[in-house]
Amino acid sequence: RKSTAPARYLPPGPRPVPILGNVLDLTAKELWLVATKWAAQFGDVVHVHIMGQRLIFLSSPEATMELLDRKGSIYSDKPPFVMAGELCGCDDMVAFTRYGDKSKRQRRLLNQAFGVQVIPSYHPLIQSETHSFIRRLVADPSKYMDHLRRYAGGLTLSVVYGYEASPNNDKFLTLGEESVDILANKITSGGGIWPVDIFPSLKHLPRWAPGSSFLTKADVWKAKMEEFVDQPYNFVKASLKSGSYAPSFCSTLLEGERECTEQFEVDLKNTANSMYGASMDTIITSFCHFLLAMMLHPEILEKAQKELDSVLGPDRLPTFSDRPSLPFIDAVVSEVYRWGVVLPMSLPHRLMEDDVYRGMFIPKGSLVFANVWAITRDETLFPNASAFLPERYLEKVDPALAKRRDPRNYVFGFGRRRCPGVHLAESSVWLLVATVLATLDISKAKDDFGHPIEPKIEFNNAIFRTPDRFECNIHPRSEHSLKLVRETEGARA
Ligand code: HEM
Repeated sequence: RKSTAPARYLPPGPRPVPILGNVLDLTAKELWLVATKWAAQFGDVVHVHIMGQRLIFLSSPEATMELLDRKGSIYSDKPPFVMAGELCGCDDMVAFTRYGDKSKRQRRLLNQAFGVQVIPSYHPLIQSETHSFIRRLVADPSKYMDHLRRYAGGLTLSVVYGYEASPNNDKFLTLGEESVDILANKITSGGGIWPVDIFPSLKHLPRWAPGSSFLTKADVWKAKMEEFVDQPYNFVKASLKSGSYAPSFCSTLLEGERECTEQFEVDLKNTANSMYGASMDTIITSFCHFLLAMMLHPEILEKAQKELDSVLGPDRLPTFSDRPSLPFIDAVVSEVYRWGVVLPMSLPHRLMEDDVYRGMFIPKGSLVFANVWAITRDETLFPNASAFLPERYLEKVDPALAKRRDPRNYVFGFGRRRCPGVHLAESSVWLLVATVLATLDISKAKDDFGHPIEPKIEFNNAIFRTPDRFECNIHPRSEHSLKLVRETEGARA
């Protein structure tokens, strides 16, 4: 007897080869460009598979919002990684945590400490870290990447643990760098999928067996990751005991907890630790795109500086209370988020139950990627989308369209996994941009003959759209602005 149930069609996509599926399609360096071509060819919901693992790419605001936001109760899981999770001990990192009780407990802690209403309590810290960054940048502009890493790491350590990093060779900054390097360039390089993720029984290999070297590596990496979970946390506990501490994410939550159970402590220290890795590359990449945009568009730099000068006058640096009076700076920041797109494929969400969307069948276990690159390049939403045009946000449009055009609704992710650091990131990036524009000029570097060097921009990271280091000329706008920068010395809040 023929079934009367409707046929279940998977979303369209490029033709796979037998068994391997679309493996070769997925090896592209900038996968988001390939996924955007698929969207043009097959539509805003595309299906591919690698050896049976189904991947779904969503390339429109409608599809991402309907599935990842509105149906968040089934679209918020994370894939189970045997190597990264079980063997390297990243199971408890927020971005890897499977959807359920643990992820909800972690999320609650994050909302308590990083909710929009709490952020002003971090403003003095953000301000003093921003000023230290500008001083270091003025002292040695060629090392802007090192200063940026120091800024992002130092800010996270102080906000999360109340720890003030020392100027040179700080032990926690070094440990943080080592852990982020292990996570990004070793454990999750190449998408984080190891043979043991496809054949989990490999984890039972004896250590002497050929092909088991990944187990020994996992032991070493796990030990380093654990050191970075425990040591800064032990620092907070010891400071609380001594009574001398700077308020932080950890101290606030430890003090607010009536009964500090073992589970609470495990949740707290892993949630705290997750923020270091999550904030480093994202903040650094956002700032690199800002530098690049200013270097390529001197007219926008000048317009932004004019706005700042008219609001601040000659004798002070921007503060958060100036933000409502600086609409063009806000527009520059919005355009940095859209034009740069730090995570162009966001991070994958795993579907927990079979679903049907616009007649297309999306099976349980699919990994769903939001193609944020395609959305932020949509010409109907962002005319002349490849150009850096902050003015596009100053145009008066109805609130529904303004919401669809706000890049913040896409670049920080979706639904129940949306970036919990969004308000901290927003404040930190805004003050960096405003302070740099108020005090420094940015232009193309010059060769020995004084000709501008055209930057060659390459993106070699599979997950973050971080430009490779480029030459750039950064110097104080005037003697007076240099004096303002120097006066911030010793003014730590
Ligand atoms: C401009 C800076 C930033 C950008 C563009 C950004 C973007 C993102 C994106 C796209 C995701 C994935 C969301 C999803 O799966 O739907 C994410 C996750 C996350 N972000 Fe951010 N982020 C930034 C800064 C930060 C900062 C400063 C922190 C912490 C202090 C942070 C903490 C996290 C955490 C813990 C997650 C994992 C959330 C989860 O899986 O539940 N991020 N971020």
